[in-house]
Amino acid sequence: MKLAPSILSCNFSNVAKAVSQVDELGLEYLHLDVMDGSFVPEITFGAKLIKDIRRNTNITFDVHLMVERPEDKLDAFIEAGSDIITVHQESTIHLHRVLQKIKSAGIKCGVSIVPSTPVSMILPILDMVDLVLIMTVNPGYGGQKLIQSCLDKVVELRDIREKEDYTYLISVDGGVNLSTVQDVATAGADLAVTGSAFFLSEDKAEFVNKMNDLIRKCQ
Ligand SMILES: O=C(CO)[C@@H](O)[C@H](O)COP(=O)(O)O
Ligand SMILES: [Co+2]
Repeated sequence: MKLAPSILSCNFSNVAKAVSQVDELGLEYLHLDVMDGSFVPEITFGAKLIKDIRRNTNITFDVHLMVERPEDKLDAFIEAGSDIITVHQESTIHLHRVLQKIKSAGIKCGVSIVPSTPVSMILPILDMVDLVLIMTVNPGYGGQKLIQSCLDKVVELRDIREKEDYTYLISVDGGVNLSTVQDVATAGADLAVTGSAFFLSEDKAEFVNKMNDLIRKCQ
């Protein structure tokens, strides 16, 4: 299981520094939480920021769109240099069309579900996604507590992937820290987003080493 730090909890007055901290640790993924103040209460940043930081790094940009009607906003995020764009099942009635559009731009596509949405709601599109993002908190804020029962969805998604020969990665987002990372790894996630636990760590290299040690012990 790999770690994907989210810049949501970094100091927004120095985003460039946060990106280079993740880059310098040799991590493969950077998670970018886009919030529109409508699908979720908070507003974070848009495609302009993603485009600007794209110039400084080759790290995989894992863009998590928490926006209403993502179909109206996709072009800018495609153009900004996103590598993976994940949209919420709950944010659009045209989920299939949105995923098709991302794929046809040559970008990996992901689908996310909030804690109250069951896996059954995304069964019809699982054959076309590169990533499934399981929210283990209600989206909108960093620093919340992981909802354990959401990890059952990870197990469910692994079973479906094996049975149907699908290829998506399973990512877990929300409340992943030193106390919960083993539960996430044991459930079988391929990726774990870590926001506040990463950015609030004084020594980020030590934090990543500790997380990786814990992950290794349960794989
Ligand atoms: O999408 C979100 C929140 O809506 C996440 O990506 C958070 O950024 C994770 O933060 P922590 O729970 O790790 O603090
Ligand atoms: Co996120």
